Amino acid sequence: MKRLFTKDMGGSRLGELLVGAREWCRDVAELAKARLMAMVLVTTLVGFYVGSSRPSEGGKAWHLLVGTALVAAAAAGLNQLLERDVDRRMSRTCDRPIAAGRFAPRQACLIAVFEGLAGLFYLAKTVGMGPSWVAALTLFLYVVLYTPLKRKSPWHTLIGAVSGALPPLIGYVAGDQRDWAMGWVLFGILFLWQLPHFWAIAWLYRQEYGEAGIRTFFDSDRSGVSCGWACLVFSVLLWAVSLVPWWMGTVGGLYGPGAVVLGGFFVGLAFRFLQEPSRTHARSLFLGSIVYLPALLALLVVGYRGV
Ligand code: HEM
Ligand SMILES: CC(C)=CCC/C(C)=C/CC/C(C)=C/COP(=O)(O)OP(=O)(O)O
Repeated sequence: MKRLFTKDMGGSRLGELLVGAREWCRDVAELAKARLMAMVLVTTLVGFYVGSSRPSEGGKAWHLLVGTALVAAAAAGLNQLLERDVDRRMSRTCDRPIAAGRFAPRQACLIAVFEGLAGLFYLAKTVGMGPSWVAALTLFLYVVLYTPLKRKSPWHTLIGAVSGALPPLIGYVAGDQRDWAMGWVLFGILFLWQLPHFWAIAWLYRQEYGEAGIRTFFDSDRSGVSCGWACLVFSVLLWAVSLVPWWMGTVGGLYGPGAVVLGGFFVGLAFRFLQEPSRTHARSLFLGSIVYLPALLALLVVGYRGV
């Protein structure tokens, strides 16, 4: 089966078509930043779950996922369109479809605008005006403010973190909004989580970012100590906020002990990075962030008692 999809098909027309189709699908997924989107959709669903008394009713969750996925794909596509020259200058991003010239800017722009409008209308029609407005705000913050600001000010990260923390609220307002405190706790968790998540990468790629013209607070932090402190402070804050639902009694079960352990693990990674700011420790902090978030959200969903 695998051989069907290889390039050495010896001139078979079908083989060429299959290889082309597979590469096109890979580019479409990359244009939509599929892995990032998957996590964004998880956070949206969790927001919906805590904000809705009947989350499984009427297929609303599916409509929410489809609409949000379309808007998130539009956000990723427009971001890559606006950053194609920057993406071309970094090894991490130079093979992205627009930067590498496999998608014409005009074609990518049409696809992204279509996805954005379709997603916002779809959300408005099937889920409600509230989620559609919050999704529009997320798109606006990401594309119109965050993306251009990356080349102008290191504060871009905070704007990006607001837009990255809004998807749980898209989900939350799609429900009957029964638990505002939990909606904001989710926003807080997402906001705080993104800072060590990104700053670990920003330090790791600081030279590439600098050469590409992207500003971060740690451009000239060769020692890594400032970045280490910033990651430690925000991971401790994240730890504290993650315990609020347990303290409020909204989430029970294994959530409390689990959040203590997971938070301790994440703070431990930040502390190790501060003690010895190496590439290995920065990478572990980033990878730890990717493990921490879904694990915490899974515990939260399982232990959620509602109000
Ligand atoms: C200020 C906000 C954020 C910034 C600047 C940021 C930046 C980045 C960067 C640069 C990478 C690539 C790392 C690499 O290539 O080694 C990455 C990976 C990732 N991010 Fe974020 N991120 C942010 C927010 C988020 C949010 C809100 C989510 C989802 C809830 C998320 C989920 C992920 C995931 C799953 C990956 C790994 C998959 C991949 O490499 O595509 N990030 N992030
Ligand atoms: C519904 C909707 C619009 C969802 C999208 C949610 C959202 C804005 C998530 C992204 C968060 C973020 C700032 C990622 C970094 O992008 P980057 O451009 O800095 O990453 P890069 O360096 O890999 O390009």
